[in-house]
Amino acid sequence: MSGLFRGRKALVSIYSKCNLSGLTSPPPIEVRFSESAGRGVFATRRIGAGELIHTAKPIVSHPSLSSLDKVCYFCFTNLKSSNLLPFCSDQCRQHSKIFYETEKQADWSAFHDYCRTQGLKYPLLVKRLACMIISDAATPETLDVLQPATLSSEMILLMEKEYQLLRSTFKDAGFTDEQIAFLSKQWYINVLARIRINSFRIELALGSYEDILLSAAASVEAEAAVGNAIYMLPSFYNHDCDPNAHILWIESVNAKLKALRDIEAGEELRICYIDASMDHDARHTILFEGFGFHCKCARCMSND
Ligand SMILES: C[S@@+](CC[C@H](N)C(=O)[O-])C[C@H]1O[C@@H](n2cnc3c(N)ncnc32)[C@H](O)[C@@H]1O
Repeated sequence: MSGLFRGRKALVSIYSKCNLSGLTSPPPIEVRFSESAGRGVFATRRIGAGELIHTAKPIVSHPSLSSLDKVCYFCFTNLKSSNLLPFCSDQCRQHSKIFYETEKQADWSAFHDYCRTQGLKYPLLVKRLACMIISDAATPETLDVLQPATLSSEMILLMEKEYQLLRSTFKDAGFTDEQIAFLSKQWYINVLARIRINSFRIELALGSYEDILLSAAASVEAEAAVGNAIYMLPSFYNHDCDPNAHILWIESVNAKLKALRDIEAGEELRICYIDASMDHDARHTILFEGFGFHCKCARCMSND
């Protein structure tokens, strides 16, 4: 059993890492072992349908390449044409100032071009995390508590080029060996293995009528996802093809976890990682190829 889950103290330390926002009291949940899916999130009291269970701020986030100039560097809120810097507010600028300055020192065009042509999004999160580590806004161990994916040797081989590009971009920008000492191939593989099964693809639910019109026009040519992000507590939610909770984003990268139906104290809270309207075989293939597991939820076990 992971050292993190030996006793009450361990749970408190998870909450303190969770960056929960907008809450005055701890959320009505706890992280503990489930019967069939490793660690999971459980209700500590009855939660009513539609209730906001908690909110969460990301540990690391990065806009998709097609959204880079259109959304806030930090929170993904749509930028106005009057914004000179890639921030929607002074608060976001202050929050990300140190790692934004680090990121800005390097020329990312070759790295971005490679990610664009190969259709890669996860290396962008590693790039952002690396900038945060260099700036002391994160540590190399930041994602260690999250479950890693099992990567095949082919996958690891494919990472070589993006890893080398990331290193050379920092080196070409004048970062010293000491500053990027953490950036070993093994560190890169470990981080990507965690990003692979724990990152969320962010699609914003839009607030204003203007936003909805703009989005309708943009979605004809761009992908719907505005970016990707990793959170602490939301990463412990297991999957169910008939979930009792869901995660949503309204106007920014800050996540809201909501109950889809009444949930009893002690019940596990589960979200759906994929499109639940697909049939049994399609769901199984996607969950196995994308997340590396055979779903054991009640709906799958009844062959629905
Ligand atoms: C995002 S993590 C969820 C938290 C994870 N259980 C942990 O201990 O950190 C996703 C992983 O949890 C496990 N998992 C989630 N939902 C599952 C399910 N319905 N059936 C079996 N395993 C599941 C799989 O190992 C999957 O790769």
